[in-house]
Amino acid sequence: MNELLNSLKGRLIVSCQAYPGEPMLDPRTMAQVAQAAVAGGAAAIRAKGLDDLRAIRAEVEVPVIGLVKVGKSDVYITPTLHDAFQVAETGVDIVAIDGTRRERPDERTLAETVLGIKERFPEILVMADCGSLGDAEAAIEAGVDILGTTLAGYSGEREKTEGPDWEVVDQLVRLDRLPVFVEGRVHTPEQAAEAMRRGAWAVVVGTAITHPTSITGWFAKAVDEAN
Ligand SMILES: CC(=O)N[C@H](C=O)[C@@H](O)[C@H](O)[C@H](O)COP(=O)(O)O
Repeated sequence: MNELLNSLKGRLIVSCQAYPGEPMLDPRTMAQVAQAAVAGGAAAIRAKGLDDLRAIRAEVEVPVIGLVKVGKSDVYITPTLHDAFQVAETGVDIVAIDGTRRERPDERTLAETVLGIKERFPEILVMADCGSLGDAEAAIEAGVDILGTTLAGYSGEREKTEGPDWEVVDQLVRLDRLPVFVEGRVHTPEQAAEAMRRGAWAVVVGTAITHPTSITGWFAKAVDEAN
């Protein structure tokens, strides 16, 4: 097993992302958020955008999972081979790409995309952000290194569950082929622990740790409803 993957087994990964128009959308801010997450025990950081990735890479020692979110099509997480090259060039350890079976904007298949990345960056691992069991099976065939549940509930194939999509988690773990990173709507420490109990290799938490506007909204709603 790859040394980097070994270092992430049974660990928490924190996704640090701010979105267009938000006050925290700033590479220095995201690098500080990433440092704070590492201080709290994050074994790796997941982040998006080339500027954020470069800033985070310069400030943290732990592995970085990088992606870009681009375009207006349904396939927006590192959708093309060119996007993957750009992400890889920031110095990340793992490139996260759309791992669904949907048509990609550059019309390459997932397998062609993975092959292209591996040819140019043999040392880089590829995380497939999947939306379903079918996606995961295709991603394994395409030669990816990591299966993520990232797009379960976002790719049109499955309902968006309140918390993590445990059914997909169980299906991917049961395949017993590649490390499964449980990502998407893990909002509590209990859910993160549940992911590990269900056989996740690692668990990725974003919003619940690094998106103050969402977290504030959860509290504000609870307070309002108590009135
Ligand atoms: C669907 C999609 O575009 N997910 C993105 C992938 O990088 C991010 O917006 C999420 O924050 C990330 O997956 C972590 O999930 P959560 O924030 O729910 O913990």
